[in-house]
Amino acid sequence: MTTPMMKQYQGIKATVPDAILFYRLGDFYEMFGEDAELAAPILQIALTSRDAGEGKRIPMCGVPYHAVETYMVKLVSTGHKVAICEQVEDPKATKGIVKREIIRIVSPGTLTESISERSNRYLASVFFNVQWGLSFLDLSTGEFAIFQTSEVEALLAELSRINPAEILLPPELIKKAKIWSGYYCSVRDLKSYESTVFKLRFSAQAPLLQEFPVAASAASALWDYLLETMPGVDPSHIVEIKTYRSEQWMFLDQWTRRNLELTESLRNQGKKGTLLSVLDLTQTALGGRLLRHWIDKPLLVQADIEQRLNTVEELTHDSFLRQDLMKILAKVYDLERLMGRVSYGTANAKDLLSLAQTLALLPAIREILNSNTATILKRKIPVLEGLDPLVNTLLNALNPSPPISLRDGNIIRTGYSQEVDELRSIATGGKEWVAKLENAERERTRIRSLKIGYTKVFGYYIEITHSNAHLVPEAYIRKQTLSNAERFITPELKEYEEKILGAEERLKELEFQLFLELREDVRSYTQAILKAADNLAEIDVFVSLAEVAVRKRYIRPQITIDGELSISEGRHPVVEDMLEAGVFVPNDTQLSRERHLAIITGPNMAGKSTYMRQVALIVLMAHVGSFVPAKQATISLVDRIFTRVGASDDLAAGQSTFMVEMHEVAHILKYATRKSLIILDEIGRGTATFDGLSIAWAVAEYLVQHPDFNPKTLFATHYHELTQLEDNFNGLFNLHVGVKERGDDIVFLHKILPGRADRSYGIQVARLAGLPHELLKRAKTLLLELEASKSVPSPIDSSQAVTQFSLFDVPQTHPILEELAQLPLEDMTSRQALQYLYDLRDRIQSTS
Ligand SMILES: Nc1ncnc2c1ncn2[C@@H]1O[C@H](COP(=O)(O)OP(=O)(O)OP(=O)(O)O)[C@@H](O)[C@H]1O
Repeated sequence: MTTPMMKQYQGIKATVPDAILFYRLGDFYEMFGEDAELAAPILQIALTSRDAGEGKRIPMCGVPYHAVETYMVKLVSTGHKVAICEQVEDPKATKGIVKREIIRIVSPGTLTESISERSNRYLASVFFNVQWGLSFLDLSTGEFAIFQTSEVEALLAELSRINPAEILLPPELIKKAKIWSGYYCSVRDLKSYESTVFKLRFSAQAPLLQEFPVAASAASALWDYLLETMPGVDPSHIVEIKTYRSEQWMFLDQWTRRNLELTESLRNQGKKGTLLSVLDLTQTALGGRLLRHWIDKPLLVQADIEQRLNTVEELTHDSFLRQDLMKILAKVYDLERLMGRVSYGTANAKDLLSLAQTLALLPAIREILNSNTATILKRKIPVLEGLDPLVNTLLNALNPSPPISLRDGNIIRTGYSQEVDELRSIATGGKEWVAKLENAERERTRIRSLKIGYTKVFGYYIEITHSNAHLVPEAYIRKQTLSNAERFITPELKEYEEKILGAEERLKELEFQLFLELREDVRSYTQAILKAADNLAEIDVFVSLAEVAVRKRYIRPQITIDGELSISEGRHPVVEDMLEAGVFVPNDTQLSRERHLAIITGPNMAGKSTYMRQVALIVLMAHVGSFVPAKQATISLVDRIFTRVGASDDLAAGQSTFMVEMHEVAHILKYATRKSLIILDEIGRGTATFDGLSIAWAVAEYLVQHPDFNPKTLFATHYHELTQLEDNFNGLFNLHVGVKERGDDIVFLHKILPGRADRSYGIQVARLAGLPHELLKRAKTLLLELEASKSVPSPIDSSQAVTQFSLFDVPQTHPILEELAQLPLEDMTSRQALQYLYDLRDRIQSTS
């Protein structure tokens, strides 16, 4: 490397110290120094070195320019930033060092390549000034939103919902590392939070931005970052900033979103086994993303919900309409992302063709909507109009199978431009002329192996083997000698070469220019295309919800505000799907303002969690505007759904299981209102028995004690003592899950029944799980001992193996004697008494 180039490299590198610099050198992007040492092992490419002047060598590695995307994505997805530095002058036309500039900085939040099409990739920005402000943007689709709140929990919930690939923070906030743990963060200068460029670009939205000043500051920094990472590009597909006000959508905290497995399953983090996977029959990526948004943000306003339900209902009545729409939607490309590429100037001819083919479907979609009885979707027709002229232009202009490269011609269709047609006929006609000349020269020279060829360096030539050298005409001018042949040119050939090559070059350039014009043309339709995209996405989601409702026999829920929650024969949408048809046992639910807390007991594995989640999911689906899996459902609107279910995996964040649980309970008690729905699964089990029981008891009491704080609550517990509360509080009642005993075994009925469970059957469930026989025997003994004495048994020591435990070691106080003394013989059938005797004999035999 010459010193001037090194100087240039260092100058550019200094402007992006936190990014790996891809420095364009001919056909390669080279990395030098620390960048090279960092990137080579990640990219699995060879680390070499290069002369850096003054006898020094510098580490180096490089990637070919045409494969840059793969390498860039690899580095960014491992948490690095990449700055792409291009040659911005033609090296042929420059003396000395070629001018180079950074044309793009790619970070996790600004990556638009290689991203999942059915979910969003967000760049977020957070600011704090009395309140929390959040702004986020999906660069590939142009979705740009702001959100402002006083609760840090609400901010965290929103972050967990959008799961940003990168968060921008001011210097003060980035220090609060605990809040942002798990996220990729970049620090921004304070002044970028007050960018005038941003204010000007979105001046039409000044009132909205004034209403949410903190969120607007966050958005300002985000915009500033965007412009810095894409110098010279104005992302024209980002047309408006939306706001997410909390009164419009149901707020779901991160635990509830996770526990209910709305869009991501707890186990494998994927979509399988989620509510989304059950409801998603969308045909387009646009619809797939919108459905995910709807599930993540259930509605709160009754009229909005009814409007969605009306549309779904109308579609459930017309299977032909659904089929027609699904068939045509399956051909729709991702308009939002295509417009994203148009806006950054990366869309190629294939992209414009996909766009045109998609927009060309609009008349047929309008026709389907128009000729059907469904009236609500008809309202979408006007927003799907007005794009036909653009479609015509594009389809007339573009070659139906264009190459990926924009510089190699073959993009523009014959008949679109007279100039293109003329140049093309010269270029191809010229080639024919060469063939003709070849024949003529063969005749003239009588050299049959004479051929005319072409190389980039030497241009056209006539090639004659050495054996025919004596036949070469005098007018031929020698150009090059090969091992077995000589190459010549003639003035005639040279003249034509210039004409043909000139035409080809001009043709390529002209096609490129025409393509750029077309792309600008498309850009001028941005608003209309994005509107059409929004509406196609909605149609897709409605059709999907209706199709699912019909296939899975869902019904329309009645929405009320009277506080009643009544579900008959409700089912869990996901569990039902995983079981064979007809196996899932439906269950009823009845909660009101007066009877609002159900204590649910029953053995492990009986179906308590399934039941409670099913109620939460049905209520949530109703708020989304979906039909629900039940025979009948009346659902009074709730303001929030809270869940406290099972052990969380926040252990990594340094909290014990019990701390996490208590933290979640505290959160629920703080934010729940009388309009909330709460699911509590086994509160207090993460600590010592009596502590846990006391906490669970106190929580249950707290939830029923205050007459104006009576949130609807389902409370599953293994502490049977809690069922006694039914006698003291009117708002509380017992439910249990039915099981049938068969000898020593139990059969789960999965049926929710009134009243309390009489036993917990823990040992029987453990037997089902395959614990060793000896161990089960010992557990049974301990259980009897415990039940009799209500105290903790003495631990077994190694000299006292299970089989050596003697019944008569402590005759006066032995639990079995006490047990016998209290045996309710009057209440037992003779069969039960006999069974008891058999059990007793077994126990005595095993201990003697
Ligand atoms: N209504 C139902 N119909 C059919 N099968 C069901 C039903 N409810 C639950 N099941 C089955 O029983 C299994 C266990 O259910 P679930 O996890 O809800 O039990 P649980 O009572 O909450 O147990 P634990 O107390 O151990 O958490 C489920 O995975 C499902 O396969």
